[in-house]
Amino acid sequence: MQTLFSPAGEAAMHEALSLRPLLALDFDGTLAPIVGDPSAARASARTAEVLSRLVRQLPVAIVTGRAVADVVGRLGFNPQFVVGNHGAEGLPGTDLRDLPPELDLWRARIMGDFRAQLEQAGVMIEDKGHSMSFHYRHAPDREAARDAIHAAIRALQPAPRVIGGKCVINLLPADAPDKFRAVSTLLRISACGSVIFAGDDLTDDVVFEHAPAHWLTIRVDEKPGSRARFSLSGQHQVLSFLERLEAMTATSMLSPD
Ligand SMILES: O=P(O)(O)OC[C@H]1O[C@H](O[C@H]2O[C@H](CO)[C@@H](O)[C@H](O)[C@H]2O)[C@H](O)[C@@H](O)[C@@H]1O
Repeated sequence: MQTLFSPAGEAAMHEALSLRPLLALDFDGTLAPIVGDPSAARASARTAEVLSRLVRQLPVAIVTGRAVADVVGRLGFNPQFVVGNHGAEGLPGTDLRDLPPELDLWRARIMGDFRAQLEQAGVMIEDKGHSMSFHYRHAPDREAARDAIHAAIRALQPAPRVIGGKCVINLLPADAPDKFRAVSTLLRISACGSVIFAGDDLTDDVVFEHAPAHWLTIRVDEKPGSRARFSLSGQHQVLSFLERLEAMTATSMLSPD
């Protein structure tokens, strides 16, 4: 994996733009910096300004672990697509109100039998309709908090798919679409020729792992062993990446050669 701000990264951006790409972006840790309180996360005004111009050049999708209704007010611009719950919510053709029945069973079990232990361990439960997240960023003992979360997960029927993250453990129905499936579906719907995808977290790895070679995949925060083609050194570089992309759209998309 090499840095996007390199000759190879520039060439890859030109190549991707010549194919009329879908620009698909993760939210937390990519468009918005990681903050201690999930309800305080926002894309910066400058990021929103660049993206509100880019949506006129390219289809833009937000593909986030958050619920759709939660993320839309944090963006500051209107993308063509918003898919939430790690790919499980909001794909065109699905109904936002169709909630998976497993969540009712899990919610009842967790709130009935595990809520007190989880709260005592400093775990914050985020119920997102199509998935649940257990945050342990502020737990006094993170290992004890993770143990409490895994004890609760082991009691759930049917067994959920478990995705880790930044001080968070997420539960989804085993057959829920993941971010790769979501991005692939949006690519087909938007009739684009490629994808530019940026993400920073374990929930984004499935895209890096399965992306065809012509997709431009970017890991925000370098991670050894990541299957992304390029990296940014942190969320602070995302605005520069978007500005560079905007500057290149004028030429690259007009001259595919
Ligand atoms: O796929 P993403 O858009 O990256 O969403 C992943 C999770 O992001 C949020 O949690 C993370 O960000 C919070 C705010 O910076 C931070 O406080 C927390 O520790 C992180 O795990 C969100 O709350 C989750 O629902 C998402 O699944």
